[in-house]
Amino acid sequence: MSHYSPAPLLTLTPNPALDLTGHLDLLQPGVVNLMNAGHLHPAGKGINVARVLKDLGAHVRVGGFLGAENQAPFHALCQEQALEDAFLVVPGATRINVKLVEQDGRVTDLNFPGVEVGEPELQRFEQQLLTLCHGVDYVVLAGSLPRGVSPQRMQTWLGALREAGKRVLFDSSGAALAAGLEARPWLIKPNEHELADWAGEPLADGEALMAAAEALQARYQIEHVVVSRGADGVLWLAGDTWWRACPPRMQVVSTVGAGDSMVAGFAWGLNQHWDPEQTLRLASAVSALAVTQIGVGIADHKQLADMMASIQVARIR
Ligand SMILES: Nc1ncnc2c1ncn2[C@@H]1O[C@H](COP(=O)(O)OP(=O)(O)O)[C@@H](O)[C@H]1O
Ligand SMILES: O=P(O)(O)OC[C@H]1O[C@](O)(COP(=O)(O)O)[C@@H](O)[C@@H]1O
Repeated sequence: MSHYSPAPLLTLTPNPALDLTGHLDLLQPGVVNLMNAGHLHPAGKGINVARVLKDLGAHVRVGGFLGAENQAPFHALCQEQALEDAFLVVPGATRINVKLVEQDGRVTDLNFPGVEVGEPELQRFEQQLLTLCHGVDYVVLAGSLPRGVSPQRMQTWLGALREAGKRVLFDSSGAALAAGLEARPWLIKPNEHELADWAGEPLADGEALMAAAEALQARYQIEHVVVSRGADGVLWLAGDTWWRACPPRMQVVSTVGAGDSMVAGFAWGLNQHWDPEQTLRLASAVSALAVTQIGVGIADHKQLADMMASIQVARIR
């Protein structure tokens, strides 16, 4: 695999999180649940994407908002992983998101609202935005929005990035996704539930997902629509071509971070000008490996190469 990186990448995480992952046999609401093990680490969508990109060999700049009260682990992560740290610090504490993983691999997410970002910090972020993308072709903007950042405000960031000629990979949900679409990001990665939310109806099978993705693409003229389907793999509408990838059956430890790993794989392959098949193999392989661990990152490049070879990829239309 080539480690040549033509341009640095920027990931933006408006609403980072410390992920507190707890393992237990069976989650029972309304009673005391005893956890078998726990793990706390800095995370959030763009940060997870950045970690994977770094492991793939990229130069990565990371931005977004961190709460002053518990910022240390995020800066330490940037230092350890050699991520270029461009976070803005705001008053308050970054949220802790709780991930409860049961024996059978089911995950219950308790995602909290996050810090409150004031107008002065928002303006500072906006003033820095274009400087942050200096030399960058691909920008990842991912995750939910903290209080104080409206979907419309975030839409203006996407618009500014587009105007500046950046290709934005945008991964969000709900109102932020709906607003972001209007600014025509270059690639979006809804999972099947997020796509069904957008469509306003259940999407029962691959055909229904593909029809919804095509409707979305036609309405907003978005180049790439990546629909992730958990253990069932991924469907990718690249321009007017459909690709599908299926991972092998994995031993799941935690599915948290699978989507972010997939976005990282796409960002890397596209930034490296890889062909679509190789890009999809990589994105599927890093995300399949992500479910075998807590958190994200590539522990073993040989294992990644083996996994890439075992992904079934087909151009289906
Ligand atoms: N159990 C699994 N086995 C193998 N790959 C998986 C599994 N769960 C997720 N993945 C991979 O991770 C990708 C993203 O997962 P998904 O759950 O769809 O996204 P998100 O985390 O954004 O909800 C999937 O398209 C698939 O390639
Ligand atoms: O910003 P959001 O949408 O609240 O999501 C944040 C959560 O998503 C994660 O980035 C994981 O996302 P994926 O499982 O989709 O890859 C966690 O690390 C974090 O707690």
